[in-house]
Amino acid sequence: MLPQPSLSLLPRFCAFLPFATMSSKTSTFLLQQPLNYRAGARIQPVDGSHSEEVYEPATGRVMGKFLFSGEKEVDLAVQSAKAAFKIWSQKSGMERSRVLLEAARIIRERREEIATMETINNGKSIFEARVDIDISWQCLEYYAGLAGAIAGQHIQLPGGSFAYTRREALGVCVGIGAWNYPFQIACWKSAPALACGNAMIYKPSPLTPISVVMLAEIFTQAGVPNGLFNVVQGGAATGQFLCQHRDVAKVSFTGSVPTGIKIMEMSAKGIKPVTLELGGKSPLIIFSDSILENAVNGALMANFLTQGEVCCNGTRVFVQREILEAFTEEVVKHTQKIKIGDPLLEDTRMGALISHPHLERVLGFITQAKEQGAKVLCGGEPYVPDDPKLKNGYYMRPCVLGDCRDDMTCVKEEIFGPVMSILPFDTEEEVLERANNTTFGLAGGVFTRDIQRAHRVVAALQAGMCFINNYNISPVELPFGGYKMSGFGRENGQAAMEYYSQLKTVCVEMGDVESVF
Ligand SMILES: NC(=O)C1=CN([C@@H]2O[C@H](COP(=O)(O)OP(=O)(O)OC[C@H]3O[C@@H](n4cnc5c(N)ncnc54)[C@H](O)[C@@H]3O)[C@@H](O)[C@H]2O)C=CC1
Ligand SMILES: C[N+](C)(C)CCCC(=O)O
Repeated sequence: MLPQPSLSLLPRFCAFLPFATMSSKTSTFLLQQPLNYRAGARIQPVDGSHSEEVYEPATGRVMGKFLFSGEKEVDLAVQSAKAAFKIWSQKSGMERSRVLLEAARIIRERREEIATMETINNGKSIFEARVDIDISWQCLEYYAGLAGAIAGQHIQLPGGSFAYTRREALGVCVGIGAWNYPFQIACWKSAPALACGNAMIYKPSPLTPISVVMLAEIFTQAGVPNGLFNVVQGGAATGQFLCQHRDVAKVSFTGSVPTGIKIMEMSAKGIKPVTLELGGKSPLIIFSDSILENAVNGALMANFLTQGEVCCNGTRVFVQREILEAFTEEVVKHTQKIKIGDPLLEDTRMGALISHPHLERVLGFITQAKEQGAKVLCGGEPYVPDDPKLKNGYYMRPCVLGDCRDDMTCVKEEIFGPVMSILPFDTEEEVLERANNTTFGLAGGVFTRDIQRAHRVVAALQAGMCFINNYNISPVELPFGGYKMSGFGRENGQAAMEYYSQLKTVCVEMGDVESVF
């Protein structure tokens, strides 16, 4: 058993201590600081249901324990956010912009340290974690730019009277995140929320509780009022206390469809607006006139980032029959070459999955696929790296499945792991029908050199985020979100500003009041 940090001995205030000081090597990090953040400082929650362990996916090692916050702690976080909201919402957009720009600058400065922590807690490669952190500071910069542009309308009425509209903040918003992009999801939610003048309480996934507290420290250092961005740790029960709190104005959730349904039900009781970023089973359609190399690279990007644990992945790869063989051969060749292993090494391109149960679940999908008649063309089994310290990590070889049919479980359900299913098709009409035959609608992609077909196909796809001749790139300027059961509301782009603000109309009389009575 590893030595556990004693929670009671931890200092109440230890902001700005560099996190990954001990070393940025796998198997060395120990959790030593509290992970709740309230009123500008790391704190131990005042109450909690129980403690849970935090694992390092690369080694299977326990890095420490933390307490799941209870109702009292949630209420204290809401009260502190309410107080900060009073100050922050009165600032001009330009004042908020300057603070967000400073936060973006600090993230850039601490990029390596944050990316390292993300890799240690999530298991993704350091190469990818750096990209995630870059997208995160870009998100803050983008919304800093929009903060000063928030404005209303002026509307003339008869007799010199007029009206104007004000775009106002909502109040205390709750963000609840998944474990696949811990820091980035927190930025995608907090940047537009804070730009619009809101306060936010963020609850990360209990599997990845660490990096978001660094974001909280950075916001404080950048100059947000204490309490404007608080972090509460926990699982479903803590999330419920947040969603049900009467002083919470909005909930923005990233996670699975079943939890999304519960969030919406809870929010309905308080008529709270929600943004839901849920799962997917997105189609990637490859026509025979595509540039093969680009299509193959697109399919790899659509399936294997973050060990395949990406909601918008294009996991149903429809390939036009004429090029099925050539495409399959190339995609398998490239998949077999993916370097798996210690996620903190520079040349690793696939690290460890998030947890042992999740790895088992993903492998279970592959077993089931074989039983249902799919052929494993490569990978699909656990991978044990040579390095002895990694032998209990949650690794697997990325998998390509051939001979797939639309009715197989691996083609219908979200696997959330490195598993690509290849499905042949003949005509555009047929593939569109099959591509849309799902309850999900997060993303979709098409590879073709026929410009008209490309636009016709994306227009017909029932999905919120579509790619032509690429996949899974994520500039923050682009609105992102789902159709159908993949959710609603949008993150990123100008669109997100509407989901974190409300419109007030002010009607102004310039003459005398003519009463009808
Ligand atoms: N559309 C998107 O942007 C993304 C969607 N996802 C989806 O998330 C799933 C994987 O993430 P998980 O963390 O396993 O999902 P999850 O739905 O189990 O948990 C997500 C978050 O909700 C919290 N939670 C769980 N039950 C709750 C409840 N009753 N009330 C309030 N909060 C609750 C969890 O603690 C966690 O923070 C996949 O299905 C994936 O598709 C993941 C990343 C991005
Ligand atoms: C960054 N990107 C586009 C690869 C994935 C973002 C959505 C998610 O959180 O899964």
